Amino acid sequence: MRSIAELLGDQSILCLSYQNHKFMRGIISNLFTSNSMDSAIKNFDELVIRTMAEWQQKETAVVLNDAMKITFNAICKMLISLDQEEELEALQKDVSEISEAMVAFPLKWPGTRFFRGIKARERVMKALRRKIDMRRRSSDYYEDFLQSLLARNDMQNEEPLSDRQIEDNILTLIIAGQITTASAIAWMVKYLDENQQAKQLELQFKFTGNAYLKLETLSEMSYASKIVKESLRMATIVSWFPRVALRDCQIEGFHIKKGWIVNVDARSIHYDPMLYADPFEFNPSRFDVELKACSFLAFGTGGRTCLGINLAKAFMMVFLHRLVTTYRSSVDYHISIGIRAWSSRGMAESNRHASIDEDHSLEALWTAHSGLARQFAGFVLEFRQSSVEMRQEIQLVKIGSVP
Ligand code: HEM
Repeated sequence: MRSIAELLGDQSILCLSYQNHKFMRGIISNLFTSNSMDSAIKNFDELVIRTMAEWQQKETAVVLNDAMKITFNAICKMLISLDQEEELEALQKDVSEISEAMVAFPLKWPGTRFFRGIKARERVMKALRRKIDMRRRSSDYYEDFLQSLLARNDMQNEEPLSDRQIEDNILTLIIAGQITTASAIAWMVKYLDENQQAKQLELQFKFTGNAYLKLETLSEMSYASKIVKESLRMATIVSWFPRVALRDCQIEGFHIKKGWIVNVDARSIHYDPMLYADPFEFNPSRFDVELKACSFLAFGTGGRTCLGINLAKAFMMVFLHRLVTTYRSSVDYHISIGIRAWSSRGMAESNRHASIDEDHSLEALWTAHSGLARQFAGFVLEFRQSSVEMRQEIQLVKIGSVP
């Protein structure tokens, strides 16, 4: 966590706890109004249309790369009204250095990935500080998150935010929103092609025409929303999230001690046949019926549920809509089975661990605890390795133009 705080800043919502987290969460969630969502969706839609038009001139395009760029640009526009190509490119380069440093060994020596991430953070902070100073000097009005945060400080009865709080959380929102949404889009394109769902979608989407999409229109696309959910289930972009037990407790007969780290393994839950029949099958219609509580964890759950949940889903639906209505696509993918092999191995590990824990004696708990710590360390290494592999494999999702 210390290394994340060095990269995102100790005021980042991801690094705050208790009241400080609650306070920052309240402020950030208020920024996602229906107006800000609609203009972000329109902007994203424009970018998607432009990108897909460029695809017509290309032999192949890597979906992940384009999705990263589009998502990045749309999020930066929504947060800080950044739309100058040069500035966007420089910022995107720094942000990817920071993202890479987040999964690197935290060694602060010149030349290491972590060190490069720290340097990139310094540049991003400097750029954001310049932007804030400029806004304070100018009387121009911008409709973006930064403006709302600055305006909040002029209000009486509101606890003001420091510039550091604003900067750390703008950076956090870019990092939390870009890779996740872009990867989810690339996986969705792969699943769609594998499963020939596009044909059905074409029928459903015919009516919308060329008008830019809005939240309201998207909310009427129920089948598309199920495709998005099913893609998120299968891809499980954030595979697991750790929690620290704040007090001794018992879950399903397992004693959890205060201070223990409990890892929620979302991937295993998403592939549990007791919750999802034929879990390896891409079947959007499984969402026709209501799910058991806590069985869909693509965006986490509880007090730290993803704040960009609606935006991410909307972006995915816009991409899906444009893909099937304006572009006849042929996905030339070449994905190995590495990811599935990894996820089923993960499940086997957790099932085995559950059966060891039948004995609740202190000794057994200690053995399980130290075993868990070892397993966790191995898991972190495996996760770092597999996230790199997943990135490499997903790079192979390409679009080839169809005559
Ligand atoms: C498909 C895309 C996305 C996925 C799969 C995703 C997934 C998640 C998950 C699982 C968490 C919870 C982690 C935990 O419980 O510890 C989370 C938290 C968060 N996400 Fe997302 N996310 C996505 C897109 C976005 C977007 C677009 C934004 C904003 C622009 C965003 C902002 C955040 C923030 C700020 C948090 C921290 C919430 C807190 O700590 O209270 N996410 N995300």
